[in-house]
Amino acid sequence: SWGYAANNGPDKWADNFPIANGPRQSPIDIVPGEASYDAGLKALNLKYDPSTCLDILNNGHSFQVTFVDDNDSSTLTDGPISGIYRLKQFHFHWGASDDKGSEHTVAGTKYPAELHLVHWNTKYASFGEAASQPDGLAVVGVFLQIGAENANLQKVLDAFDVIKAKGKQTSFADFDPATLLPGCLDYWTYDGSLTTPPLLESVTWIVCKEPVSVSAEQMAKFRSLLFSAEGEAECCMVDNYRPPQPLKGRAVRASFK
Ligand SMILES: NS(=O)(=O)c1ccc(O)c(NC(=O)NCCCCO)c1
Ligand SMILES: [Zn+2]
Repeated sequence: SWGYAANNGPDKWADNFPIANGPRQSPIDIVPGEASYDAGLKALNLKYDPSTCLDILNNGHSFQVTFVDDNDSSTLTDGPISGIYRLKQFHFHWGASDDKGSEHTVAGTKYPAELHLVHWNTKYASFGEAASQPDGLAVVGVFLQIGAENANLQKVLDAFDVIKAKGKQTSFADFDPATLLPGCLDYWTYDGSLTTPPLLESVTWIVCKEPVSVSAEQMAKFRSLLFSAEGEAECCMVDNYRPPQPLKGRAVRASFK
């Protein structure tokens, strides 16, 4: 199945997922000078309840922290979207070295990692249903840049020892994902897709301008995870990012001047 290696990586995804060459694929290179400021864009309204945090899982492509989404305890409203979107999970993409790893880039600049907070539109019955709708999902992207140790992120990294291999999962409770957000919530927004197969064109992307910090030691911890399952030849989980895709005439709007 799909992955990030030469034989099953992003350049091969169109073989099984032809939408890979579609009109609203993600990620993209964000060029600040070409984004248009939209005074009509509202501030992001993120309200997360730490008690909805459920577990942490190595799914063989990344690791994800999953939330209870059977009520409106953890939601995204306002910003570029209308209605209520529920938090389903967050995960990351990162590189084998600090010079790459993010999916979105900013005027060609790659960050060492990128956080994705995945939300689905409650006008649909479930995440799965929403994922097939053009306004079904809203993903908040946050860049990580090398700097001071991130104490909030460390709580997530401390769970890694028990989810090293693909398929490993463990309970993870009382975590507030808002602690991973930058102080300033200025953002760029555009219509896009999932950045992994099935690459569904159902995502309103909301990419924060301000990065958060991660230490070099913490990045090494990300790279200690495995793509491979227990008993398989060990393959380090690194470079699990899709490169920028053609904009194909899409507008990128900025919430800030
Ligand atoms: N990177 S993203 O655009 O924020 C993104 C958000 C939500 C997703 O569900 C996926 N992709 C996904 O679930 N693919 C199915 C198999 C993976 C786990 O086995 C990607
Ligand atoms: Zn992602």
